[in-house]
Amino acid sequence: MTTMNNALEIAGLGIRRPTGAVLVRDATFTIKPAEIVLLVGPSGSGKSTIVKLLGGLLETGPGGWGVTGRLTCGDRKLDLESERSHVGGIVFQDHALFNDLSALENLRIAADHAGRPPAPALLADATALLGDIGVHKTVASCSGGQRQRLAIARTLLADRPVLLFDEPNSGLDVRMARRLGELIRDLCVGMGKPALIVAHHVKDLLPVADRVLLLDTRSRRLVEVPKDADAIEAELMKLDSGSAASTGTAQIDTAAPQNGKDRRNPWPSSIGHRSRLYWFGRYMAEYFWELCVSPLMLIYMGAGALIMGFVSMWFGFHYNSFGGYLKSLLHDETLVGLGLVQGTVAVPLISSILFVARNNAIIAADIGNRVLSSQFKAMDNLGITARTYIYSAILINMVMGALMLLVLSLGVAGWSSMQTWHLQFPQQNFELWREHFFQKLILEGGHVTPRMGWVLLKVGLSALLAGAAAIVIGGGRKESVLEINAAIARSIIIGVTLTLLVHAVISVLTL
Ligand SMILES: Nc1ncnc2c1ncn2[C@@H]1O[C@H](COP(=O)(O)OP(=O)(O)OP(=O)(O)O)[C@@H](O)[C@H]1O
Repeated sequence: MTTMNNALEIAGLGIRRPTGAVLVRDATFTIKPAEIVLLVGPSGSGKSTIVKLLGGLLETGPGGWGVTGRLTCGDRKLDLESERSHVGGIVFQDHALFNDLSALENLRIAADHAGRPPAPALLADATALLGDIGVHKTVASCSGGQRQRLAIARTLLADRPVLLFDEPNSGLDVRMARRLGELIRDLCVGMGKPALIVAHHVKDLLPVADRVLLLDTRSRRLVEVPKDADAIEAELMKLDSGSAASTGTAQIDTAAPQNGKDRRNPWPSSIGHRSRLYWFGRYMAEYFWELCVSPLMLIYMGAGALIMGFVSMWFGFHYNSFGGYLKSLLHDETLVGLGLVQGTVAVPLISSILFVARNNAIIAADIGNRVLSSQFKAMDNLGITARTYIYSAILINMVMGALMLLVLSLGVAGWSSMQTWHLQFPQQNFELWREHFFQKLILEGGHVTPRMGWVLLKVGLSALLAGAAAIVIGGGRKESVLEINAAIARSIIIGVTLTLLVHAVISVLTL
């Protein structure tokens, strides 16, 4: 086992909510290396807030949470009023695994952002929990217990000096919760790290705890209480906790390997090391597939262009009531005009709208889910520059994809126009169509006209603005799936509106 001998010392901790109400007053406590402390208190008393603070996730400063006090951990001494803690690695209640990455990638990304490659002993400790999980398993195919162990292993690989567990036993039955408690104890003792466990249901975790701290909602202070389940329950009742009985259904797999280092465990050798550029590329590839080239997307965009090419050509030559006479008289000019409108206005607009509507829904849903399932919080806690990877990959792919699919749409719409024209004028040859249709789009010598530059600008800009709007809308606070659904609808409406505006303004100004 790896060892680390840093005690966590908190002195004079005060926390105020953004509303100004005091949550914690003048709390002072120490957690020694390898010591496990349970943090209990009524619902809403501030336990998770303390975990977030220690994990560097509390938004402090103007308009946010107010924090005072000092933190010492090894040679780190922080003034909590002005500095973020970052000493704690959090195991989130809902695991917050990155479900677009495989089980192995969840560990790799944590190890690659830990600041230094994991020491062999740390790697062995963390992956000893995973012997029964295939390295290439998807997160979705892991059992509840396997996910819990993956989340613990991922936090261990981040190698923070303090381990923080936010209600790890919620939803577990007594046997499973005891098993989890033993697992946590083995890890903390073996690694010599202090651990703070937030727990509602203290009985199951009490046997592995060294001490219990109660967040007293009357005085707003942290007080140490005896390790006696009945006394703690009585205190919580006095504080009018209203804590609910467990109704959970999750399971922790009791077959989880213990601490023994299984020589056949493939995990340690699979972790390796990759650069940040690799992870950026990983997210670029993921979003390139999702936003630019997924087959359904290509079919949908192609169908839009096909219909647009047909409609503009078919109805373009049926606009007058003078039948064939005028049609043939105005043929060449009509073809030039249709080519111009189709190539610079109609197809770029329809292609942008289809692209933005589809992708804004995906982006808002994707980001919204990451917010709701605490994935961004987990990434922040693990030191992963998630927003940089994900947001820049999305925006780059939005612009690149919009331009790529514009070219595809122009090609398909042009072909469909040509075939439609040929249906109407079977006696004419295609050379005539080509000569007139592209007259205002392509110069002699094969270069496109400067107005096509404006077309690229409006398509690229509208995709960029729409993508940014979807990120902002998806990234807002989310407390339910319904809110994600509402965000999807909002991001489609705003994205399409922005697209219409950008196209209208640039078309009017430039054509
Ligand atoms: N982002 C926020 N903005 C404002 N207030 C918040 C925010 N998050 C939590 N709170 C409030 O801060 C208080 C402490 O919340 P916290 O989640 O820390 O409680 P808790 O003790 O962990 O509760 P539980 O045991 O029910 O999970 C609660 O009253 C809660 O309503």
